[in-house]
Amino acid sequence: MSEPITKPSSTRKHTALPKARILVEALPWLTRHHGRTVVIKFGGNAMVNDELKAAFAQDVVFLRHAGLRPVVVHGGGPQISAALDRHGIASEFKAGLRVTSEDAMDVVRMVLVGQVQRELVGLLNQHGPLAVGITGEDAHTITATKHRPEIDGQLVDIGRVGEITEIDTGAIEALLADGRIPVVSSIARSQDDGHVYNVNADTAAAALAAALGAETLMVLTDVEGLYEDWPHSDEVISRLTAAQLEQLLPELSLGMVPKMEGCLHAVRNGVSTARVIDGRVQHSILLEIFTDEGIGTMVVPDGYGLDDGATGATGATDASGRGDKGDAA
Ligand SMILES: Nc1ncnc2c1ncn2[C@@H]1O[C@H](COP(=O)(O)OP(=O)(O)O)[C@@H](O)[C@H]1O
Ligand SMILES: CC(=O)N[C@@H](CCC(=O)OP(=O)(O)O)C(=O)O
Repeated sequence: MSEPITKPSSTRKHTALPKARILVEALPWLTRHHGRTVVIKFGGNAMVNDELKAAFAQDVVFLRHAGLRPVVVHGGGPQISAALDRHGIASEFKAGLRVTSEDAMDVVRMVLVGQVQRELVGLLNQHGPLAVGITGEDAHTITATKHRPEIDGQLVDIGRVGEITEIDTGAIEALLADGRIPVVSSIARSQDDGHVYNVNADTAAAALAAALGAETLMVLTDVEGLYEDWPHSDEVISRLTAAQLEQLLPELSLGMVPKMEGCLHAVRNGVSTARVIDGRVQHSILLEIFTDEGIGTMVVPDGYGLDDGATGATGATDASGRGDKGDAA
């Protein structure tokens, strides 16, 4: 007996229309950004549960299939802390960076490369043979030297923490040219002493975004964006220039310091926009790009025509309606 022919009901046609509109509205943005590189930093604090991680992978693969060149740089701070705890190794942060002993360095590398990176590569590759994991050690991608931050006027030794001295984009460019999605762990090697170093993942993502000439740096974290008066208020700054951010930097604390320093570095070195968005929101990457108001904080270069304060709305408009220099090009 043959199957009856199913006709689309008028209700189904009706409910499908908004979806079609969303896709059509995204078309100009996708056309303008075709072939552009987007560096996406996935913070350890944003890797809250399996659904969120799976949605993150879907968003990244969506961008890749839409013709962009996503590069993922991942964190793993809480995961490292938990592993250090299990190994009975104490850990503390100074100037927003983990004081990393030699023993702790082994754990940092094991967790970032062997655990977090592998998991993300696995999730992305559920959608096809796309993701390839590398660390900053591979093909001299990230070279570092020992970092000694200045705290209260003194240079402080915080162990195996690296300060980036050089980025070689060769391996990442080759992967992108091959249609792959590089997934980068923020471990670096020093050419001077041969040691491996722990590099903050925000710093690594920003340096890679600048070196790759990326269009956008997107930083996914566990807050809605940069709060104006944290922790007293949860008023998110929706947009600010590099100069405005520079003024705010001394007031920032904890994990926001490397994040916002990274955003500043990126937009001062050729990246059109740097965004801090809430990774706890499912599909935050697509929402940031495609919704009218965007969902986080966007940093734009100086001289971008912002004459109306940190949350103003002049300049070219992107798919998120908040202006994006890349779209003006
Ligand atoms: N001005 C601010 N706005 C938002 N968050 C802030 C601010 N200052 C400090 N923070 C802290 O920074 C944290 C994000 O950094 P971090 O914990 O390193 O996240 P990730 O693992 O995503 O890199 C927030 O959870 C918050 O506690
Ligand atoms: C030097 C330094 O602090 N390195 C970080 C590297 C991981 C990281 O940055 O992870 P998140 O992005 O999740 O914070 C650390 O050891 O925690």
